[in-house]
Amino acid sequence: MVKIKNLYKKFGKQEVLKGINLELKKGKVTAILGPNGSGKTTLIKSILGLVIPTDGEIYVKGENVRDNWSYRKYIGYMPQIAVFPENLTLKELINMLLDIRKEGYNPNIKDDFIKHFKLEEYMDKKLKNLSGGTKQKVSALITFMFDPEIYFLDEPTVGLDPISSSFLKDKIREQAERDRLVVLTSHIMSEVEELADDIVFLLEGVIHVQGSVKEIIQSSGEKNLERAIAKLMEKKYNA
Ligand SMILES: Nc1ncnc2c1ncn2[C@@H]1O[C@H](COP(=O)(O)OP(=O)(O)OP(=O)(O)O)[C@@H](O)[C@H]1O
Repeated sequence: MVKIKNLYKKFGKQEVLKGINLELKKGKVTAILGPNGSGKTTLIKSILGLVIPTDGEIYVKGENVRDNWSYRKYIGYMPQIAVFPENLTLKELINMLLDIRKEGYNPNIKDDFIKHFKLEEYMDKKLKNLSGGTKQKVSALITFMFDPEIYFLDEPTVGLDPISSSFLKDKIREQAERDRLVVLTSHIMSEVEELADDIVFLLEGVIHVQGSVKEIIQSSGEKNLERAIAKLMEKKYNA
């Protein structure tokens, strides 16, 4: 579904991605992990075309994304911090997006998210006046309601209360069962253990470890993913 070949990204003199080769398959949740600043968001943004790679190729559904915008219709992206046109109401935002993007719109999914996130009461409120958690719910709503084939979710549950977080996690898992491709980042290892099939662990711009959650825990000899990943990080920093 997504193939990355020898991807490099430099910001000025800083090399953030140093030769990433990666294939992301549908029907799975893949978590991209790594310490702060290891390049997770840069990798995701490169696939989305929001960051232009210094070198390398990215293919989405077999098409090279270079100078090609059409592949974006397959993708839903939930950024780490969503920025909305702040003077619009939630209702206006939804209508504006429906004007811009028709592909995949599923009113049942929209209604389901509005109901479970209790967003009805915010429909006539300006986006700038919403709380951080409510903005996060809006961000999830407008990602999922277009029923994309490929999801990129950058720390999707940050700021959500337990009920909303559980609902969103169920929806994320559901997408993999529906043969969608889901890529997420998170610093909450218990959540990754619950959600992800596969892990890609970035360190200093390269893929340091890759495998299923089970394989990574087993090979570390630790009892859970948090300890396994902590061990990987400690090993590297103490080397
Ligand atoms: N537009 C940019 N211009 C300059 N440097 C950037 C830019 N975007 C990212 N960087 C740098 O690239 C490095 C990787 O950042 P990135 O946001 O990809 O990390 P991350 O792994 O997602 O981190 P976190 O876990 O903190 O979200 C950081 O050192 C960051 O400062």
